Amino acid sequence: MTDKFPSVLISPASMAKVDRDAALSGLDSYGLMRRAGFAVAAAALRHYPEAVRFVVLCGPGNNGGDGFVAAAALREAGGNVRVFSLGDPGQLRGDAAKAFADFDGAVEPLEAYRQEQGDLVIDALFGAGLSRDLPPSVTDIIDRLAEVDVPVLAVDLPSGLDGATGKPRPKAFQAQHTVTFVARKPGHVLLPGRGLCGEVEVFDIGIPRRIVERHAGIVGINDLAHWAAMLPRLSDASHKFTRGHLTVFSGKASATGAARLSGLAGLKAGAGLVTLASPGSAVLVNVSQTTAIMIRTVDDIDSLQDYLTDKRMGAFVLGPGFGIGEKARAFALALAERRLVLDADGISSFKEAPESLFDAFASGETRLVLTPHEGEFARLFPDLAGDDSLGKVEKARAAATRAHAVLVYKGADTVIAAPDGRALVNANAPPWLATAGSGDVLAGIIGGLLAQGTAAFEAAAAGVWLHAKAATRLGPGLTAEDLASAVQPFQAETDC
Ligand SMILES: NC(=O)C1=CN([C@@H]2O[C@H](COP(=O)(O)OP(=O)(O)OC[C@H]3O[C@@H](n4cnc5c(N)ncnc54)[C@H](OP(=O)(O)O)[C@@H]3O)[C@@H](O)[C@H]2O)[C@H](O)CC1
Ligand SMILES: [K+]
Repeated sequence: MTDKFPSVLISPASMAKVDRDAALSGLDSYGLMRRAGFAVAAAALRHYPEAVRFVVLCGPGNNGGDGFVAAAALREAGGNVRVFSLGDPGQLRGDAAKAFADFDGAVEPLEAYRQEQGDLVIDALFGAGLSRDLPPSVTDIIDRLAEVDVPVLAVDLPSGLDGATGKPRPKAFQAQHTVTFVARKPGHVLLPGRGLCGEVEVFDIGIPRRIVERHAGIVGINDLAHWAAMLPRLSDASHKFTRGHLTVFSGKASATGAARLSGLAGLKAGAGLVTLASPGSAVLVNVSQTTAIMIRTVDDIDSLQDYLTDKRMGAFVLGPGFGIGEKARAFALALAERRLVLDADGISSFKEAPESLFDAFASGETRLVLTPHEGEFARLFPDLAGDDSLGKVEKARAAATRAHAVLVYKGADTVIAAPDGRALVNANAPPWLATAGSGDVLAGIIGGLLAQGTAAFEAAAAGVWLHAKAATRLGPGLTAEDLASAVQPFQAETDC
């Protein structure tokens, strides 16, 4: 097993192009299928040496072909193999037909399968070619297996899972292991797909790198390969002013904690200076609870304009605890020439007029980062949120393009997308990261990186990763205060 493309995600449609180009370049496509099937058989033997029966469920396409190769290999290895086919295997075409011809055991109809204790089910019904909802003959088996303790090893994808969107159509097998080929697909990392796949193993079946890279596109897994080289580096000449100035807007006296969490996280992420821009009525509360963070009174749009005359004020976080309404809208629009993380109430404030926000940041370099969770996303992009044909990656990409902003579409599978179509799916977040105030910390980290001059997409992607990394270091039971204090700048020596 060699995962040659650990940071890459290839959609099923792009994978079909990879296959086509591999065939055009003279590669033997049946050889690819045989290597895929052998990899499945090897994984079955490695993970389930105690299996009493290897039950291979074969579908009408090449996923089924992989299943027939695996079944033949398992028989040759002395396994007790039973094969069940969806439809008449005599109708198979191309490589799948060859694989069926090379399997010299009995094939029974899918409907005849009855699970038994000791079965390992090898699910080779549908993979990249799933094009519509599963038929009842397959959903029946999924329902039956959900009630018994029979492990499933999925070939390429658990059948029913859409490899592009990560959504079941309308159900999918619950696999313990998924063996996929060449590179992961979005469905392996997006939810709920990630949970349906179990442990994913990627096998190199011999398609040359140049062909894969031609179609790998601009969607990947969020890891350091995508941004580490773009992060700020401290040198002996660094001082607090060269490390940038982050301003976080505080809410009213009864809602100041969120902004302080953002400010502390920004400082921890490496910003040289952090100022809380606070309403006069909240200054005392803020002053009494901060030390390294500076406080400045910014009550209204005039005092904000005054503050902005200092051009060193380059990066801002607006939204955590700020309150929804006209003041948030006016402040965000006044910041249109600067780098801005708009979070929480800042996002919700534009529910009625999202275009005014998008237009303000439309020209020049991308400098707006929007960090919505699902509900906030629906406020700014109701049409995209309601379009069930789109997966989370497509939604985030379309929103980023429309908003001229980097989108951080939050969740356990946060997607970071840029207006130019680049997108990364985050996969290092532990479940205990979902806690009150966690989003405020994330906004602050991204703001801290923006303040240091990191480009918006890389700042957002690195911020999401560092946020999850800090939570992983802390372990379960963390609070947002713990999290903000635990943020560290990226360190290649310890974080890799
Ligand atoms: N390079 C690689 O990664 C390789 C992967 N391999 C394997 O090939 C499959 C993809 O094979 P493909 O034939 O394109 O697709 P599937 O086997 O997943 O399914 C296609 C057939 O299934 C029919 N279909 C689709 N959805 C349904 C449904 N809901 N109900 C019934 N039938 C369905 C579809 O019919 P159409 O009418 O839509 O044409 C096809 O008949 C990949 O996943 C890997 O496992 C290669 O083996 C090696 C190279
Ligand atoms: K499958």
